[in-house]
Amino acid sequence: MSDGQSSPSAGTGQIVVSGLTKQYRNVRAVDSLSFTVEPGRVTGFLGPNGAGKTTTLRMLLNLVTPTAGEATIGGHRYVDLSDPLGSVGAVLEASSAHKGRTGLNHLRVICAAAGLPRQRADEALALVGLTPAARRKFKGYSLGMKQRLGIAAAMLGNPQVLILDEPANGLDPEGIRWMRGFLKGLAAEGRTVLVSSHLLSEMQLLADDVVIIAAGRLVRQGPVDQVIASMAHGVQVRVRTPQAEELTAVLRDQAATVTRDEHGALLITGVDAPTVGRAALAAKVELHELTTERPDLEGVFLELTAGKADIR
Ligand SMILES: Nc1ncnc2c1ncn2[C@@H]1O[C@H](COP(=O)(O)OP(=O)(O)OP(=O)(O)O)[C@@H](O)[C@H]1O
Repeated sequence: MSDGQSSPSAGTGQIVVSGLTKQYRNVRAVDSLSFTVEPGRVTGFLGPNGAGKTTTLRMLLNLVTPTAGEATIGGHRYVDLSDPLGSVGAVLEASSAHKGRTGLNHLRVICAAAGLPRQRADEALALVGLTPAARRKFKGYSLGMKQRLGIAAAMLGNPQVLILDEPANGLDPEGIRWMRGFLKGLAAEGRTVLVSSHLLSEMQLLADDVVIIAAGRLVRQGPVDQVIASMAHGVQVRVRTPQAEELTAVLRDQAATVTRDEHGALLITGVDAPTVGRAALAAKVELHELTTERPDLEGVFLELTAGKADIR
């Protein structure tokens, strides 16, 4: 894909991973992995421990050489981008900086090294809400402030693409809420935002799309809603009753599917909770619990990655 410019830039910012493979001595960390990440959306990159997320992100950024396959950003390999800092911002681990340096000076040093105007440091600090701490020393920063500083550094070149490895790690609820708003805002500006995370409930709130991998391979990719809806069981009603057999018989007459979980609760699909409640009332069945359970990303993730060994 060409962006129409003579020197390669991140163009639209679409990320294409194609047949990407990384073989370490004994471990195939990433195995023929292919997926795409679209601009204007937040994409969650999910997988159990050791699934190959960090290795994939490092290959995207030319920090690890693939054994096979290719990853491109706006149609170009990272190594070929003419202005990598202005194309792709990345935070792969919690920010580290010279302990005695202030946050502002840390960013100014990066600006100087990268040939960026000095005021970008102030602008990037303001962007992540760190202006009040600009002149405080890095060693006094909280983990949340360090995360913000890392993001500020990634934003110095005003990149089209942002790649973050576990950005919510160690953040408090307010920090996570801030991160969510910030990343959604970047996507709304048309940027590409790729975020790996273990926090599935947070990902359900944050991500538009997900890429789920396990044992180095793609398990599922697509819009979060579609991935959740694609799972077999869909919405189910959970009921606890001392008259399980009676209720089961009544519900099966209504074409509902009824199974039991390991605690003896009935799991019912095919009818909604009001229908179950009315059927129970009519049959004089006593209910101790009646709840509607909607599949969430966590449930889908666990189902999709079940049995895929995380220690390889
Ligand atoms: N430099 C390396 N040398 C050998 N094996 C490695 C190296 N880096 C990663 N691995 C192995 O590759 C596999 C994938 O690791 P990776 O860190 O990419 O997974 P991850 O999905 O980021 O995991 P986590 O969620 O635990 O951070 C693991 O089995 C890991 O031990």
